[in-house]
Amino acid sequence: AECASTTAFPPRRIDCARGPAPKQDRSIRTKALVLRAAAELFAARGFRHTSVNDVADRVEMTKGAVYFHYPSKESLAVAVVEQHYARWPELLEEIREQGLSPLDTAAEMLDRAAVAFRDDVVVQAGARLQLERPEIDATLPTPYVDWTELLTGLLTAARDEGRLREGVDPAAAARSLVAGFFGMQHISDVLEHRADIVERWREVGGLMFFALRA
Ligand SMILES: CCC[C@@H]1OCC(CO)=C1C(=O)O
Repeated sequence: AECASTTAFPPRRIDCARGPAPKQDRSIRTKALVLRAAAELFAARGFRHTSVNDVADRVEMTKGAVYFHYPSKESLAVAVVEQHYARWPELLEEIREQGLSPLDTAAEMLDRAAVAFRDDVVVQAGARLQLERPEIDATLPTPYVDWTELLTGLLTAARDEGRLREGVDPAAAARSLVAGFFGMQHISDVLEHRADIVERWREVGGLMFFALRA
């Protein structure tokens, strides 16, 4: 079947069966490589001490080639932070397949997030860029609100099925979990480059969920 290409302009007719034309495929792969290199540099050195030249050197491309995909260092930062947040709905989908209770889903989400903060450079870079927001002249996603909303929904469902401790307000509990996790991952990062984050979360999250369970 014929179909319009999704990213070329003007739209080129391509055969869907063959999938995106190799050129488009290459462009998507290159864009992903550039973003990963930027995440590695932002995570290691931060926004201020990373240049587009550094990113270009890391992927052995010219600065112009990088600018073709990302017009500025700020647009790289926005893309990295957006990809940081894109991880969580993906994770939730994965966990939902386990059919856990809402409260256990919340606990599993945060346990897996701790692992992601330890192992995933895009997650690490997004967290660092959010701390450096005042230095970045771009509109970054508002931090913390997505997690707060996600956990409020799960804790409300837990309350409705009688699994949340009597008297606990789901929204307040969600804000407390976000504060607890954020502080915990920051302390782990500063003291141990997050090497001990899973153990630290087991401590902090363990106490919080002990307090939350009916
Ligand atoms: C789950 C706690 C919140 C989470 O921790 C680091 C960070 C980066 O800003 C977060 C966020 O913005 O959601």
